[in-house]
Amino acid sequence: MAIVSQHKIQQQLHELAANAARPFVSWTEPLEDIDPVSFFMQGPSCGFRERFFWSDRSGSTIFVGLGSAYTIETEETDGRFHYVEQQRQRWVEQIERHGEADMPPLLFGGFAFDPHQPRTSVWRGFPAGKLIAPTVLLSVKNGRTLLTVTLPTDGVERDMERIGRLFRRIEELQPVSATLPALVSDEEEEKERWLAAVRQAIASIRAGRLDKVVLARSRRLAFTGTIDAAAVLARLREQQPFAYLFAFEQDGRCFIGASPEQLVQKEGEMCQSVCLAGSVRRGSSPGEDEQLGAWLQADSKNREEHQFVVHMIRRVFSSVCETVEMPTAPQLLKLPHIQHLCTPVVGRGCQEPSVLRLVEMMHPTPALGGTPRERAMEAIRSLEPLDRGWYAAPIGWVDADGNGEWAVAIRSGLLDVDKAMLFAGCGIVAHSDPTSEYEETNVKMAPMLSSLGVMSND
Ligand SMILES: C=C(O[C@@H]1C=C(C(=O)O)C=C[C@H]1O)C(=O)O
Ligand SMILES: [Mg+2]
Repeated sequence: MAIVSQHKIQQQLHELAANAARPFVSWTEPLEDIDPVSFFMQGPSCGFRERFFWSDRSGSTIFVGLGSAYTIETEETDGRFHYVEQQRQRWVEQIERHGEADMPPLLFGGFAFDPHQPRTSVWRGFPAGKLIAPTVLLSVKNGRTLLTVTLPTDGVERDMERIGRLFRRIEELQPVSATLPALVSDEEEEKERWLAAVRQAIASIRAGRLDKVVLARSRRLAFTGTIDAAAVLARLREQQPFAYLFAFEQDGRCFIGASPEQLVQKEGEMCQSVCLAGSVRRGSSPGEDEQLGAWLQADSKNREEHQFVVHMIRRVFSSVCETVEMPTAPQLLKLPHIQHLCTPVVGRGCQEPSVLRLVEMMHPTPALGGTPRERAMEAIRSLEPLDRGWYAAPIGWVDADGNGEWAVAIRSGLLDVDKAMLFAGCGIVAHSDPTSEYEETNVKMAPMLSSLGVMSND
C-alpha cells in the first residue's frame, strides 16, 4: 500500500513551482504512521547530506528533516541570534505554502556555546549558528503525521530523484538496526588537569570573583566501524524516555544526545522554561534512591547551584512576560541515571515575537555557563581545555510564527564515522568538592555511553 502518493506529490510540486510567485514552494500532506527513527535512517542512502531529529520530552512532537532547502548560517558573535532571526523573517516571505495549511514552515538547528571561542577542527561544519529548512520534513504532532516537501521553484528537478527514492523506501520501511561497532579505545583528557581547573575555579569563587561556573570535560571513544546515528537514536529513545532527543548531522558528522533540559518554549503569548541544576546519582534500591533525593533537596551546595539558575530565569521571564509562575522550592526530576533539582517556569503575556529572542536572552543560563555571566565565560575560556562547540548550547526549532522549542544540548556527543566525543559538565560553587564534581560528570556521560553500547565505569 502506498503510504504517500509519490506521483501526486511530484506532480503537485511541478505545477506549483511553475506557477509560483515566490522562490520556494512547499507541499504538505498527511501520512500514515511511520517510525520517525527509521525515516531518519533513510537520509544518507537516499542522497541527503543533512538530516536532523527532534523529539520533545513527552514524545508528542517529533520532527525529522532530510536535506536542506534553505540554510541560515552565521559566524557572527554577539549579533548571531539577531542575524538568524532576521533571516528567518526573510525566509518566511520567500515560501509559498500549499496542501495542509496548518503546517507552518519550520527551521531546525543550533548554536555554538561560545562564539568568541576559536573553533577547532573537531566542530567543522557546526558554526556559531545554523538553522535548516529541510527538503523533506516528517512531523508528528499529537498522533498526527504530516510530510512536507520544500523546494526552490527554479530547481525542482534537482531534488526529485532523491525524493522519489525516499518515497519508494518509506513504502517498505526497514526497522532500525540496533547493531553497533565494538569499542577499541577510550580516552579522557587528563583527570588531574581537570581537577586542578576545578580547584582553581573554587578558589576564584571563594575570592569573590564570581559565584558559579560550569566546567566540562570530554571523552573520546573509537570503535571498530561506523557508528550509525539512527541506531544510537533508537537506543536513546528506549533508554531515556523523558528527554529531548536530538540529532543534527551534515556530511556524516552527527551531534546527538538526550537532554532533560528545556531552555525555552514559546507558543503564542505563553512561554516556559525549566531551571535544572543540582544533581545526585540514582540509588540502587528504592530506599537509597529516596534518601539520595531527600539529601539533594536539603543540600545547601546543590540548592545554591540551583538558586542561581532560578534567579536568572525569573529575571528574564519577568522582563518579557506579564506574569511568571514558579514553585517556591525545587522539585526532583528523576532520570534513569541521575536526579536533579528542578524548578519549572511558566510565563504568560509574553510580548517577544520570536522564540529566538528568548533563546538569545537565556543563553547561557547559570546551569551551563555560570554567574555573573561574563565572568563565568571568561573562567570557562581560561580553565576549560575544550572546544565545547554545540555542546551545552541551544538546539531546537522555530516556525514561521516565531513559536518553537529549544533544549540545552547536554548529555550529548559528536559522532564522526568510527569516533565519538562525549561531553559533560557540572556547576562549581564555593563549596564544591572536586572529586564529587568529577563523579557527577561520569554519571552525566552514562546515557550516551550506554546508547553507544559502552558500559559506564562509575
Ligand atoms: C552541564 C551539564 O548539566 C548541567 C549541570 C547540572 C549540575 O551541575 O548539577 C545539572 C543539570 C545541567 O544543567 C551536563 O550534563 O553536561
Ligand atoms: Mg551539579
